[in-house]
Amino acid sequence: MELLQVQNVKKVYNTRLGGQQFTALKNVTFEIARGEFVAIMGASGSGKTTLLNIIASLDKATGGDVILEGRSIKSIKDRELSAFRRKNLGFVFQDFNLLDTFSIKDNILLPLVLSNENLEEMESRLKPLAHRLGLEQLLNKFPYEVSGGEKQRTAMARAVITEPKLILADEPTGALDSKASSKVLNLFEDLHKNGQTIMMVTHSSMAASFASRVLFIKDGELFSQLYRGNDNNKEFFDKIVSNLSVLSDGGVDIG
Ligand SMILES: Nc1ncnc2c1ncn2[C@@H]1O[C@H](COP(=O)(O)OP(=O)(O)OP(=O)(O)O)[C@@H](O)[C@H]1O
Repeated sequence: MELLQVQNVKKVYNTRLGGQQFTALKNVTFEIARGEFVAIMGASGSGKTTLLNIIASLDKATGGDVILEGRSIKSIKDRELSAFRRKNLGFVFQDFNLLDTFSIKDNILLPLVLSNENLEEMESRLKPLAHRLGLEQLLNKFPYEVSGGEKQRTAMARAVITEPKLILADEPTGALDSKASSKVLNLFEDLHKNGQTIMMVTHSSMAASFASRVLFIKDGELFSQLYRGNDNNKEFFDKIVSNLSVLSDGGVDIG
């Protein structure tokens, strides 16, 4: 069974003024298998963040359903949603979303603290993860004392420490320079090689070229998709760039 099933998802926003409606997602259907690394691309306003928020159960679809490991998100009661998210999902955002008054270590451990995990277990998970993400020397620092790339690696550690079924990343390299981006993307690739399922929204063809599949969204609909196959990053990058030009031309679906 697929890990994630997105079935006929529709989202209509009611705008505050004038009672007008805006359809941000029309009828989006796709699946993500366990262990896949999927990038979502599309022009600004095409509905990427809306889709991510619905999959994250941070927003509700107007129609359709999202099913994670056989469980419909619609069936989860509002009061259980934050525990559901904590247990199943890891989040990485463009602007890191770290707590400034918490050390790097405490930021990473926060989801485990919220889940009442015992200290010993927390420490045993932290050590190898901090090593893997190159954060060992930074654990006692605060977010304002580290670089953007280090902040994002902290956010990745926080996302991974709960061993989530799915990592959702929204423009994870959007605020980073190319060197820090490469490091973060190499770490995503490393997580993927270790079996982690990842869905990443990005504007960057370079970032998307690290994924195993890219879904292209246009005007709230799935337009096409590309599988990496045996391509290396450069070959996949070139295909992504040419597919994006088809997308902006409104050309044919190249599937
Ligand atoms: N709360 C809202 N109320 C009304 N319209 C909204 C709301 N949120 C988003 N939209 C509209 O829905 C569409 C999709 O927005 P969304 O943020 O999902 O796009 P996006 O592809 O993530 O864009 P970007 O790449 O610029 O972040 C846009 O036209 C946006 O203006």
